[in-house]
Amino acid sequence: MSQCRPLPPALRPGRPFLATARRPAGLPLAPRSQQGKQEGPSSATLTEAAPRAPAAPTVLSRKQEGASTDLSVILPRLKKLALPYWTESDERVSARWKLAGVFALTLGTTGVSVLFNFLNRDFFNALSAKDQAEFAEILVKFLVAICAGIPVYVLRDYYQSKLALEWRQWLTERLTAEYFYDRTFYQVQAGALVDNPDQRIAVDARAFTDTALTFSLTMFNALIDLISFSGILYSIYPPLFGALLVYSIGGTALSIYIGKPLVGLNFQQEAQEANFRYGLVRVRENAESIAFYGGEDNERRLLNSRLQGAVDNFLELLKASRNLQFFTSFYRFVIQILPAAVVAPLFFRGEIEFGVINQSASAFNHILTDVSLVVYQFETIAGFSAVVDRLGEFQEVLEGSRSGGTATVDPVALAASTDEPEAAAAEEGRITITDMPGTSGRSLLDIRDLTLRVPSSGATLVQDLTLSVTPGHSLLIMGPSGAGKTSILRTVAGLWNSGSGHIVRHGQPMGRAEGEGDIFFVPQRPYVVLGTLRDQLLYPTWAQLAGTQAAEGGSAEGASSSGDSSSSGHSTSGGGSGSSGDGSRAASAATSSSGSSSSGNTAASDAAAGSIAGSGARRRPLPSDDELRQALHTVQLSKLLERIGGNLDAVADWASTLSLGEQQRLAFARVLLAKPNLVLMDESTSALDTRNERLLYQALRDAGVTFVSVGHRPTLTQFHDSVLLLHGSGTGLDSADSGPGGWEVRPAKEMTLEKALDYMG
Ligand SMILES: Nc1ncnc2c1ncn2[C@@H]1O[C@H](COP(=O)(O)OP(=O)(O)OP(=O)(O)O)[C@@H](O)[C@H]1O
Repeated sequence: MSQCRPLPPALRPGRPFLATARRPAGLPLAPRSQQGKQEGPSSATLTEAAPRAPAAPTVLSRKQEGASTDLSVILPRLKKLALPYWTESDERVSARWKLAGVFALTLGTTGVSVLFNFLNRDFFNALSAKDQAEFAEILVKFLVAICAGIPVYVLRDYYQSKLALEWRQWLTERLTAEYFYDRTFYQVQAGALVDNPDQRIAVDARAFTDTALTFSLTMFNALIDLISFSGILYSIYPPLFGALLVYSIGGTALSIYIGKPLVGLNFQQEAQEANFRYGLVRVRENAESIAFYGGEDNERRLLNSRLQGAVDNFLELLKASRNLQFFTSFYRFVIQILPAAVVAPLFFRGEIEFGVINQSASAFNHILTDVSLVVYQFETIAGFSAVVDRLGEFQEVLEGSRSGGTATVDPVALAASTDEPEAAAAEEGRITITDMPGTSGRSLLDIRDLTLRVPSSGATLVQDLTLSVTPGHSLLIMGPSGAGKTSILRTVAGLWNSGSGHIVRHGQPMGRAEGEGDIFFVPQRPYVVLGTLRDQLLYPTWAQLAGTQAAEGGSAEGASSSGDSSSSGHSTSGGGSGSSGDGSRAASAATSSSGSSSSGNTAASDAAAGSIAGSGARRRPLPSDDELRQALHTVQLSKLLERIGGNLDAVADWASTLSLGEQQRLAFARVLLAKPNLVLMDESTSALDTRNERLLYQALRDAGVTFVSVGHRPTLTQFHDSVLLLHGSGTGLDSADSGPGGWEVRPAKEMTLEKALDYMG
């Protein structure tokens, strides 16, 4: 009799709604592995954007070894993740009001619970007194209370979920902004700084906001509940109240002890699931290569071993969860009969009415649940700690990699601060980049004393490279595999920071501002965006004007640099760069190039003037359809256009339908449309036949674009004016062994086919 519960379950007051109605689909509550499995990394995009970067970090970072259960780590991370939306965001005022509203509704739900507690008591009193009139009256009151109470619960749930959603959107956008800021995504990928960043952004951020909000309200609810029902229980029988407190505090301590391993296991489960899914994503992306290699058995084994990792960890998680459940179940059930057993003698002695037994049991259960929040929600808390840990770690990595990138020197500050800009800019042991918006027209790119080192081993790739690229004077970078050719392009793009030296880029960055940009980078495997053929052609110069999917397509070949007020006067100013041989090279190269410090100084002043005057960027008008078609024609892709009925807005999975050679031609079409002053290309014609290669280089020359190419083919020398030969660990053309990092610059016409073949080994 005392266990009779007439309330509908939804209106059971003060129940742990984390575990029941409060869980939106996909909210990864305990055990973590049962919900929203980790989304696979979108590292595909990153891999495509930076194909030469180290392999995606599917092998987990140090954190896989175990999550932090240290509160001194978790709590600051929690604070840093949780507070900004309510204190810094633009919508903080309205967010706070909404939060206050949800708290008010939660308060309302507690009021409804208390109301039902008393109605319940009267209900049983009327029953035991066989008072029909009273009983009928209570039933009516029940109905009215249900009608009034249900909306409070439903609206509380709705507004809470809505607020969590808004918070999630804000947090995700903030993380995404940090992820893309200054190409941090590349640093994260290249340095394998953190496992599965995509999963952290997509899944963990959602779990965090949802659980943080839900849990805050649960605690608030528990507190109010505790205050309300403590009064009721204490008024019925104070010793029962005291026993309950001792029981629940002891239970909380024990459950923390038993459940502690769940935090680390939940963390690992997240990572293992993400790893497994990433393995599947890789198969999808590399289907053709795997099929050619007949590598399906290998992939299956790899996937099975990743699945095994997830299964093994989940088994551990199940065991830890089982142990905790043994305890929590006993804890929950052993105490059930206590209130009735303790209060019944009072009833037998006639000191209390019958309904009070039920009331005390109800109040007792409320308080037990409130005080035992940690016991009942331990698995949820463990999952939440893992999410806070992963997300907090990610946030720290984003902040850390931001400060660790290549230093880009502000030319305005530079001009104001010194007469020797390069000397001032070149920090010891770092690579610095200065962007000069107001080019002097004498140089497009200056490289000074650039030394590149392999990050992992510290081995020298290139030593003290000094040269300039002047308008109309194109340079081919050659050298043995692994000599550092691509690394030079990465450095100019600001993607490589291991080494020292200084780079001055005279031009506006491509892809940073709509329709602007004078320096363009083309990777070996061009990034193919989602969307129409038009989107492919407009990327990245007019990406924001292109279809939305293309705009979402992310970053890639258009890389960095900065402003330029110069005209598009590309015509020659000759001025070959480079040097020869060892120690004297740098000096002679500097002299033979644009003259380092004086021009730098002038340019810095120009930069200052340009910036003061406003943007000196050269804005490119959006190409017409005719221009797009003409560009396709020039790069020999007219047939492709015909295949799709001449429709520039045709949508296809271009990455898999276009051959690599066609993709490379498409990349040239982008350059021809954007007409940058300078384009740096990494083996951009490697998949093309020599006829097409010649046509494309000729088209670049006709368009007045100066180019720097990395390539192996000896035939390339005929399209360039100079050749930069990197020796790698070998020797130069005529010189003796120059040691690691040696280089020399030769006029291209000296590089006969025979010599080039000799040199390439
Ligand atoms: N992020 C990185 N971490 C560690 N080492 C790297 C990284 N990126 C490149 N390397 C190493 O630096 C060296 C130079 O690489 P780079 O890609 O510049 O060579 P390359 O001359 O372009 O070679 P190839 O002709 O084969 O394309 C290689 O030994 C490569 O393994």
